[in-house]
Amino acid sequence: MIRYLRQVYQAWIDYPLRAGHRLQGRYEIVRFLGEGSYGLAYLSTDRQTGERVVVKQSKPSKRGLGRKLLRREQEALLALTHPSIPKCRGLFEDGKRLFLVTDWIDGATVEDLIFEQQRGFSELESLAFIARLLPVVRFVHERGWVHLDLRIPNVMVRDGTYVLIDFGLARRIGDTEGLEPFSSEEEERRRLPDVKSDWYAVGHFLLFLLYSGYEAQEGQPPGEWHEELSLSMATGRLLRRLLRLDEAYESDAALMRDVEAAIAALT
Ligand SMILES: Nc1ncnc2c1ncn2[C@@H]1O[C@H](COP(=O)(O)OP(=O)(O)OP(=O)(O)O)[C@@H](O)[C@H]1O
Repeated sequence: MIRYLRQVYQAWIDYPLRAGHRLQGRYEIVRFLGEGSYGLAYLSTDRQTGERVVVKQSKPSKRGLGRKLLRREQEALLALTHPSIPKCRGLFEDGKRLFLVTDWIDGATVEDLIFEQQRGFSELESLAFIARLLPVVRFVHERGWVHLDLRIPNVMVRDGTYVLIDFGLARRIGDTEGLEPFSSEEEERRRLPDVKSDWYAVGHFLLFLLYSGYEAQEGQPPGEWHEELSLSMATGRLLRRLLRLDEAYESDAALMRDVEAAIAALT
């Protein structure tokens, strides 16, 4: 009963703000974009400039942790000025709530492209996508940060350019402050604040792209990716290293070399 009441209470306090609500007398909510584990995101109009922006609110039910992550996201975005990363436009309190304002990316996530628009990427297109995404990831790493949530809902395509969003879990490389012990090896591979975690995520990202162009034969039993996808040797090798089935990459240069070799093998 207590658990049920807690859930009802959380849903109530985390209920999204309505369209038309104005924050700080400046940001007018156009629509609720969605919620993550720790925050709520709204498409809003900045009444001072007339521009569309995204306003992210830490979930009230997540209390201090939600606020801490939003502040960290701001810190990451301020350190990462890049055309393929939304700019931070400010952080403010309204009532007892904390809000982060960023650029709005008027585009589609890779998740939308694959699952809603049914876009299928060939092997070559998948590799070309990764080749363009990796320099943005390298930039994040060179500035001393790791994204730690490189997934298809967090990469957007806008006018043919790729934009990396949602730095809500980003950390400085090596910053383990407040990290709970990992519950599995898989979680450690994804969440350890090390550049290798982002490369591991890139491996899964590449798998999603490759599977978007895959159609199982009728009656075919489900298998492993290397059984189902017919890939060139070079792409298979790249994937095995990204997914740490073979020796993990030690440098961005070695990874990029293998992506280029896999592209060259197909062209
Ligand atoms: N800068 C942005 N421009 C356009 N859409 C955005 C932007 N930031 C977030 N969104 C969209 O808002 C929604 C909510 O995003 P948010 O980052 O809060 O959570 P999430 O990615 O769904 O989950 P989590 O934070 O748990 O990974 C998503 O659909 C996301 O695509």
